Amino acid sequence: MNSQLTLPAPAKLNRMLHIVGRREDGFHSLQTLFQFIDLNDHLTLAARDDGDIQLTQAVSGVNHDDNLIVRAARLLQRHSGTLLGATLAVNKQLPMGGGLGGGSSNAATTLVGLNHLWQLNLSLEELARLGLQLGADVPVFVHGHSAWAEGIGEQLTSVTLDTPWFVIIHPGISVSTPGIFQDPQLTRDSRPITMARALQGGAPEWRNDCEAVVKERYPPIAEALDWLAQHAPSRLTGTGACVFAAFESQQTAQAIAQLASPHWSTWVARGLNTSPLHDALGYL
Ligand SMILES: C[C@](O)(CO)[C@H](O)COP(=O)(O)OP(=O)(O)OC[C@H]1O[C@@H](n2ccc(N)nc2=O)[C@H](O)[C@@H]1O
Ligand SMILES: Nc1ncnc2c1ncn2[C@@H]1O[C@H](COP(=O)(O)OP(=O)(O)OP(=O)(O)O)[C@@H](O)[C@H]1O
Repeated sequence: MNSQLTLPAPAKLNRMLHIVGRREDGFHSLQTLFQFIDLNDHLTLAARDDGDIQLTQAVSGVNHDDNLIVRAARLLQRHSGTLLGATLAVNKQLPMGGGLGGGSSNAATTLVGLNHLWQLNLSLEELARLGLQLGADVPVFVHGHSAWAEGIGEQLTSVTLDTPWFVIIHPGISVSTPGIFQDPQLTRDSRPITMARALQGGAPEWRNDCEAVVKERYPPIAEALDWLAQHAPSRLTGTGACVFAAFESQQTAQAIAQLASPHWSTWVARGLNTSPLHDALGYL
């Protein structure tokens, strides 16, 4: 058996995001299109015999035991009853609180990677169900394919989306996801649409219902959205802070990225229909 694996934990974009209701537990019912991009954190996972779970480097601002990587490993250990442990390391590239799902993706890579390393043979469905306990965005990263999502983001149907080159801008601030979902001004009553309708309309009709509240509360995000909108339709991912726009060629996307303010972090990344994690492990 392989005793060490290095695996990607990709970012996601919400190409559109509608909020169609609020459940009794306070969580919001969404309709969203998830797509992966080729921007990744990398995790190294090694099995150990003593049952310990150890993350070797700290992620700044996150306690060891609160780190979603450690929580995912412990959850899988408890669920499976394995006596094995793991030494884990992460090379972080994705901004935290950026709406790119970095923490959730780290958790998903831990679940899928340790399932391999510990030879547990759990299905992706079972791992996604487990992952949902850690965050609403974890299941899509376990699922590994572009998806139309409903519920709180866990009811997933695979779709194939266009794969443009994106310019992604992080305006250097962190957004509190609970803060946005608790805002009284948030639009929570978008009319549910069918998946076919969402796909038929395509990018020109896509929007993110969090955008108005986020722009109001975080002026630097409004500034980044307005700047990018001069070049192509621009949108927020998740609850921000990142904003993005799609371009047909890498060259055009790079030319626009070069014009962006040096005060922002700016990336050019390709849209993907399968997760680099699943490609690496030969799934799908
Ligand atoms: C906005 C999205 O990024 C879209 O992909 C996700 O739905 C957020 O997913 P996430 O970061 O994994 O969020 P979680 O850690 O599950 O939830 C953070 C907080 O956001 C709120 N929350 C989250 C998801 C959801 N569908 N409704 C909510 O109201 C809840 O207050 C929750 O306590
Ligand atoms: N391994 C991890 N990487 C990043 N954040 C983590 C990790 N473990 C715990 N966290 C916590 O999770 C929070 C959200 O991180 P994440 O990078 O997933 O935000 P996000 O991109 O806004 O996600 P989403 O789009 O799912 O809302 C962080 O602010 C941090 O406190």
